[in-house]
Parts: sequence; structure tokens; C-alpha cells
Amino acid sequence: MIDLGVRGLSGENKIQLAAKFDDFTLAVNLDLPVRGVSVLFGPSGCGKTTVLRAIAGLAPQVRGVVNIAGELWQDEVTFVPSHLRGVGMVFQQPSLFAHLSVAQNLQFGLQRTPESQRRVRYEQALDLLGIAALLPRKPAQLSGGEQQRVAIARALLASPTLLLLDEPLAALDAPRKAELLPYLAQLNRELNIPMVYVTHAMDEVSQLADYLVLMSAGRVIAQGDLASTLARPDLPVQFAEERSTILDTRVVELNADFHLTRLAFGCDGSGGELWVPNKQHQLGQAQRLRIMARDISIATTDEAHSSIVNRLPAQITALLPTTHPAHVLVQMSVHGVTLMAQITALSQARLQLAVGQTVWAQVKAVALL
Ligand SMILES: Nc1ncnc2c1ncn2[C@@H]1O[C@H](COP(=O)(O)OP(=O)(O)OP(=O)(O)O)[C@@H](O)[C@H]1O
Repeated sequence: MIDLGVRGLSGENKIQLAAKFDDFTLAVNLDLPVRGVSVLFGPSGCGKTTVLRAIAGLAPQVRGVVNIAGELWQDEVTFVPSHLRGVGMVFQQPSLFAHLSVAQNLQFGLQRTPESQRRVRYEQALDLLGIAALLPRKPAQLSGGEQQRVAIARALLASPTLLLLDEPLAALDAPRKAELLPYLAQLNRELNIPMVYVTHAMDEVSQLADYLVLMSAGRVIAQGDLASTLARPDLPVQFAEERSTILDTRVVELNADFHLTRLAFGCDGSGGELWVPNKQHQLGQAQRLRIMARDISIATTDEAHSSIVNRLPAQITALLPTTHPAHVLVQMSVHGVTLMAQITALSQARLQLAVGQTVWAQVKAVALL
């Protein structure tokens, strides 16, 4: 028997799963927040879909405990059937009813939940996913991205307790994907429906996740809130390239002369500022950024003649080893906001960096999310 280690189930979204297939063993223990987007991220075949299917009640061969929002869906003696779990599912392929119009497909979702229990209004779903103009069309008359938006709206209209999304953007080309991502981010902000989202695309993770679960070979390698999980110095080698700082910033200046936008971050925007290329920004707008640890270099003086625009005064708070001995992680505080740079141990020695020292963090590239 597989030891599930089912102990101390105190939180509301506790998921402990175990399964043994031919050459694959799953043993995961998840503690997901009851709000926001939890992303399961990992390489192909690591077990993400199996976890999602088990949460949905579609993988009876996976044993364990599924306890969502205080409701026990599965344990050693209980197995609530899938249709009674109140989950919405969105897959890689939109799976709309081809013979029905968009409006009829949406009605199908709506009718799954009695009126008194509906938490998502029809107009709200149309609006959130921008599909009002598509209502009379049949799925064959929609682009892949439009079909997926309809599929998401249909799932939402059933007012699920939990929305499960299995690589919903994987079948789309880059422009369609870029078109759909903001809709997903908006759903998270506007609706109080927690989502578990499976992907192996890091751009989706950093744009959507509140909580991140890193999986490898049927196991959970790390889990926690997005920013602190991506910043962990002990990320195993297969995730080390993803090490980064996530910054929530606000647009404070639009510079037309150089086509740049100035972003402020930290408490009340007083933590520091970064210039990024213009991208239809609006003053006051919130903007999430991802800065890869390898894209920050360090100088011990203010290199006024450097071409790097973004130089932030910072204090070193920790020097940490990584999984590769050639590299060192330099953790720094910029007015209380933590930034992380990955440099070589050689540079650390040459610059004689030490905890407490004031340095200049030079940001080479910033990904706007
Ligand atoms: N019912 C099953 N019987 C046998 N093996 C299974 C079963 N379900 C899943 N597996 C195996 O479990 C492993 C994990 O599969 P899963 O689809 O969960 O991975 P994944 O991380 O979602 O991969 P991908 O990103 O490619 O979709 C695979 O090796 C798969 O073949």
C-alpha cells in the first residue's frame, strides 16, 4: 500500500494523491490557497494532468484525499462522483458542441446550475470574455482563440466551485495566446472562483499565477506564492533558469521622446523605478514585471557611462549558493523590495561583495507581463 501520509488536514484546499502506473509513480501533497490562480508547472509527463483529473474526480485509480473549500470530495472511503463536485473544466481543445451556436453552447453551461446557485451572470461572462458579438455563430466560424473564450465562458456559467484549466492556450499560436491571456488575468481579478491551471509555459505562469506548484517526475518540488517560489535559491537544476523576481509596479511617467515608460515599485511606489519600452501604457496602470536573476548584474559604483538605463541602488542582504558552483545568488534590498541577481562566483570574488554592502543593481532586461 502506498503511504499517503494523510495527517493534519487543516486547510481548505488539501490535495494528497498517490498512484502507481506502469513506469510512473505519483505522490503529491498540495496545499492550495482557496482564492486566486494556482498553477501546476513542470515538464511534459510529470503528472500535472493526472492531478487535475484526480481533483475533478475523473481518475478513480488515483488514491488520496481531495478536500476543496471545506468539502471532502475524496478520501479512503469517500469518492464524490465528478458531476457532483461542481468543477468547471477547460481543456487544450475547446470541445464545443459543433452543431450548436455559441449562444446555445453557453446556455448548456448555464443550465448546469439552478438559478438560485448561479454566481456568474450571463452578461458578465459575455463581457469578461468579449464574446457578445459571437453569439449567433457556430464553433466552425470562430478562430481557435475565440472558441477557447467561449469554452471558458461556458465553464464559468455553470458557476463552478473550482475552475480547472488544462493547458488552455497550448493549441493557440503566439498572437492568439497573447490575445487570450489578459482575459484569463481579468477573470481572476473579477470573479471569486479559484482556478487550478496546468501549463508548461512560463509566460503564462508569471502572468497568471498567484500560487505556484513546481512538479517533476510525479512529485512536488516546490510550492508557494509566485514571487517567493520563483526566487528560491534552492530551485533544482531543471527549474534554475526560471529563477526571477516578480515586481508589481505602477506606471508613473510616459516619455514620448524616447518611447519609454517609467514604472515605480515598492511601498507607495517609493521603492524604486525602472524604465521600460512603451507598450500602450496608461498613467496609474498596474504592471507586473518579471526580471530574470541572470539579467541583473552588479556594480560597486554608479557606472554613469554604462548603456544600461536601469541602475538601482541596493543593499546586499544575502549571498547564496545555487545548484551550480560557478554561480552565486545575490539577494538585495531596494527600499525594502527584494531583487535577485545571479552572478559568477568569480565576479563575487573580484568585486569582494559582502552582506550589508551598498551596490548598484543593473537591470539588463525586463519582461513585461
Ligand atoms: N490511466 C493511466 N494509466 C497509465 N499511465 C498513465 C495513466 N494516466 C497517466 N499515466 C502516465 O502518467 C504520466 C503523467 O502523465 P500526465 O498526463 O499527468 O503528465 P503531464 O505532466 O500532464 O504531461 P503533459 O504536459 O505532456 O500533458 C505519463 O507517463 C502517463 O503516461
